[in-house]
Amino acid sequence: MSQSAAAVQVSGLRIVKARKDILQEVDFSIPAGRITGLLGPSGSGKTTLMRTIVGVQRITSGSVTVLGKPAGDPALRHELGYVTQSPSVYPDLSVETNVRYFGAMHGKHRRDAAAAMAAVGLEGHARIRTADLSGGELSRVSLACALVARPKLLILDEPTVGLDPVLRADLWERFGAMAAAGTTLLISSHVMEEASHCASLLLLRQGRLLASLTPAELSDRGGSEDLELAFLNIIRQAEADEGTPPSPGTTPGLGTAPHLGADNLPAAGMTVTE
Ligand SMILES: Nc1ncnc2c1ncn2[C@@H]1O[C@H](COP(=O)(O)OP(=O)(O)OP(=O)(O)O)[C@@H](O)[C@H]1O
Repeated sequence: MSQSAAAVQVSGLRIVKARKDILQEVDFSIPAGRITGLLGPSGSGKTTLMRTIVGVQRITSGSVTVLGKPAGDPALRHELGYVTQSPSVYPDLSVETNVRYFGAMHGKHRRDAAAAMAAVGLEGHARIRTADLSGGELSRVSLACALVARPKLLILDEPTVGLDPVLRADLWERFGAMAAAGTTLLISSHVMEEASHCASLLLLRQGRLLASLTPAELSDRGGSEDLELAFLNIIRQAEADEGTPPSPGTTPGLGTAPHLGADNLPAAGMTVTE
């Protein structure tokens, strides 16, 4: 696949859960070999969209094509990695055993596990039980467990949440290196300053795609160099156009609650849900 080809193509996507429209009229494509940021207020549908691309969310209507195949196609299992908001690792096992276990599911070996641990800066922690790690280290183990399969498409749900600024900067550098090596990354975040690390951005609001644009275009369209303010301005403009009063849920940046439940199952144990 060339650098300009789309890794993901979404057309007319609609997801209904419990008779409620969670996503509607969503159309976009994700370029291969780049970092795409998925941004939106809490509850806007980011996790649902990621789960749809991963193939564990039932589609009501529309189409989602991933690396040339329909989302959920079994052939994609070895091609994509998904890291949920909460680390999905075995607490009683060491870092290395966890990474080797997930690697073995994809036919990978000890050296692949070593490379994945090194890619997230955990080479010195191989023998430590994951239960004894700090929160930041634990989320990097989860990332290593996805990386060990060497996925072409890596989907990360708020990977930098709860990390200190140094670790955050370090991870974004690593994501940049992965993209430079040809991996396609889709990364959700509610920290707008992180949008500047992305080649392209998808802005979600209330289950609809508000915009698909570059960080520079976001800044232009939102009338501010401050991307958080620019996004807020775009949301307020959309609300003004619709004649709806601003709601607390339209404030990006703060208060995104972690997900509990099915989202946090290890990838191998995931099932498709309504
Ligand atoms: N099974 C369900 N039944 C009904 N509503 C649901 C269900 N699952 C999710 N929702 C609703 O769908 C909306 C989108 O949820 P989603 O988790 O995709 O949002 P999000 O943007 O990832 O939020 P956050 O940033 O807080 O993680 C929310 O309003 C949520 O309450």
